[in-house]
Amino acid sequence: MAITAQDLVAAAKQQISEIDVAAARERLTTNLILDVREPNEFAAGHLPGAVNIPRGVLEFQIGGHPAFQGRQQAPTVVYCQGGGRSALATQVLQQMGYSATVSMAGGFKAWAESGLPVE
Ligand SMILES: O=S(=O)([O-])[S-]
Repeated sequence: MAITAQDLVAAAKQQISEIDVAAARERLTTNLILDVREPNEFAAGHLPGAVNIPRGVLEFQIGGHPAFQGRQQAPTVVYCQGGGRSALATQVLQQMGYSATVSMAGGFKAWAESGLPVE
């Protein structure tokens, strides 16, 4: 039987760490903040200081991105719109050696709904 996107996300969440928006806010100035949404979503509003690398090109671009060069061990908060894409992205990043990477549960939607700052 084929598995669904929800199955993939649930499996990824078994293998990664998730933090809530309050914990993400505490990390805002000390961690790398990675937005894996599409450029149009990023342009419409994002976490302060976030870097945008869409999930579709993440594996190919992260190594060459200035924010991540030589910083594979840097604590990084990954987010998307609702927490699904970021869970999958975090799983892949961990496989690629970005070991201090966590996913923000609820994504940008939860962040904005909490009244936290947006750029
Ligand atoms: O961004 S998402 O969680 O809707 S895939």
